[in-house]
Amino acid sequence: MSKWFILPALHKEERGIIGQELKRVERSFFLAQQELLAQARDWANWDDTYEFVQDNYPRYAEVNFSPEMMTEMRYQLIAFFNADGEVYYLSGLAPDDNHFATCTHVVDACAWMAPFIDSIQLSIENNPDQQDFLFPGINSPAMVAITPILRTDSSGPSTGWLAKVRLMDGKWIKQMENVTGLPITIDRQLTAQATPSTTIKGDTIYAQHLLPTNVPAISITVGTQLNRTHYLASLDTIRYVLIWTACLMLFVIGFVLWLMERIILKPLKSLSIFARQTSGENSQLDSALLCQRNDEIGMLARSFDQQLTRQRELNAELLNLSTHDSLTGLPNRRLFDQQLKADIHETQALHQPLAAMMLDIDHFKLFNDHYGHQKGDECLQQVAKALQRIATDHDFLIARTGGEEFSALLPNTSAQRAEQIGYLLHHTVANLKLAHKASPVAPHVTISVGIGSLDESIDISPSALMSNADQALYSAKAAGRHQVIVFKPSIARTSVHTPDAPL
Ligand SMILES: Nc1nc2c(ncn2[C@@H]2O[C@H](COP(=O)(O)OP(=O)(O)OP(=O)(O)O)[C@@H](O)[C@H]2O)c(=O)[nH]1
Repeated sequence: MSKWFILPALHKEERGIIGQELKRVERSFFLAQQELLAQARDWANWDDTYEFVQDNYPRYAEVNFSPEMMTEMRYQLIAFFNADGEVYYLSGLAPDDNHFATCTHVVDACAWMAPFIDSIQLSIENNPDQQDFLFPGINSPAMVAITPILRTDSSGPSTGWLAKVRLMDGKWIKQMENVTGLPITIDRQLTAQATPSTTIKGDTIYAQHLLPTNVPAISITVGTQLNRTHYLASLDTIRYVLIWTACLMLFVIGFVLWLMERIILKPLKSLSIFARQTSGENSQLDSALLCQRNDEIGMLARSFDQQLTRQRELNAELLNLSTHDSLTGLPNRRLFDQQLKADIHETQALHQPLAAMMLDIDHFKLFNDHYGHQKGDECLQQVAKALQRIATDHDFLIARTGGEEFSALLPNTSAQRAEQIGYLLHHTVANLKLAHKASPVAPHVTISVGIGSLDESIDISPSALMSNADQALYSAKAAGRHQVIVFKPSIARTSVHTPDAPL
């Protein structure tokens, strides 16, 4: 992130700063040129100078020129030209040895001035309005100011030209550095050479700019530099902050993930396991933990738990409806058959006896005909209740397996004991004294009982056992009803007399 976003931004800012500083240096250069031009004008717009270039002031040179003045004013050369641009008077300090010389021609001690004079004369000739320019120089570049010579009040025709030259040497650069507070470099360069405006080398950033000279092929490069310590320190600080920010973000993300795992994912997993275990025993435990929560997951778990409880109740209700008789509440044939299979299997495995009974209300059709179907239902309920009481007391199963027919299953019960219980049931129903005026057997409701038994030594199927009980019941009916008969192989199907049915 720092490589792609922060470093380029910092570099841009750094370049902007050094660019501003370089402009400050260039403004100082410009001011220095303006100052030199002002000093040239000061001399050129002076009646003494006006008279001097017209040969009317012979002592002008004597009173105005001295090596001290040249040194103090940092003038390398002061040149006077007549109105035709020809040299009138020269005063200068030789760049090599600071030798002071005054001449009227560019010869001898003033020969070094030739390049300057040529440039000045060229400027006067070709571009008289240009009053200052930079000169690439020989050892050092120089700035040149040229101004026409006029009277002090600027009246009268120009009688010539005054030029002042100041070297931009080491001393001058030092002075500029003091003014700007910046390190400054000056160099000459062919204009054709492309120079990068800013470069970075180690802890320093450099910037430079080309300034045109009066020689089109040569420019002066002015440059400055800044220490990057501040920038590098900022960079270190940013890196430090970035690393800590990244660490903090990682910590926060980790913490949030941990919280999500604890608050959302883990409970959702538990809820999912709880949902999958709805039929298992552990579901109660899981739901208890989840239901204690006060958040949305807790609400979801409670709602799920309530639905599950309701579903279990409905299932139990459905199971009860599918395995019990709705009129009497006794187990129905489906449950009886299931229990019969299970008991036979267990009996044979444990080598125990098993007895089965079939009980049928005598002449129940006549009862219905006489008392009505509603009373018939009530009769069935009372008989069933009495039978169930005995079954509960003696721990065996009794079921309503037909309209007015009941069946009992007595595990680990011998035929003899089953017969005793058969009689008990038989008497119990008779003792209810439920009036049955239409019965030819008795004035009250009676039942016939047929018993089939399974000896431990006999391998028998459920249907065979119930068939034996049925045949015994059939025998009881045939024998006049209201009696108990235990199946014996010798029992044969006998016809049953029913008053309404033809014999
Ligand atoms: N009220 C009432 N009657 C029923 C119900 N289920 C069957 N019944 C009646 O029970 C009677 C059975 O008659 P049958 O099969 O001829 O037997 P029965 O009249 O009892 O004569 P035996 O069994 O030979 O003594 C029929 O009239 C059925 O309508 C019931 O749920 N309620």
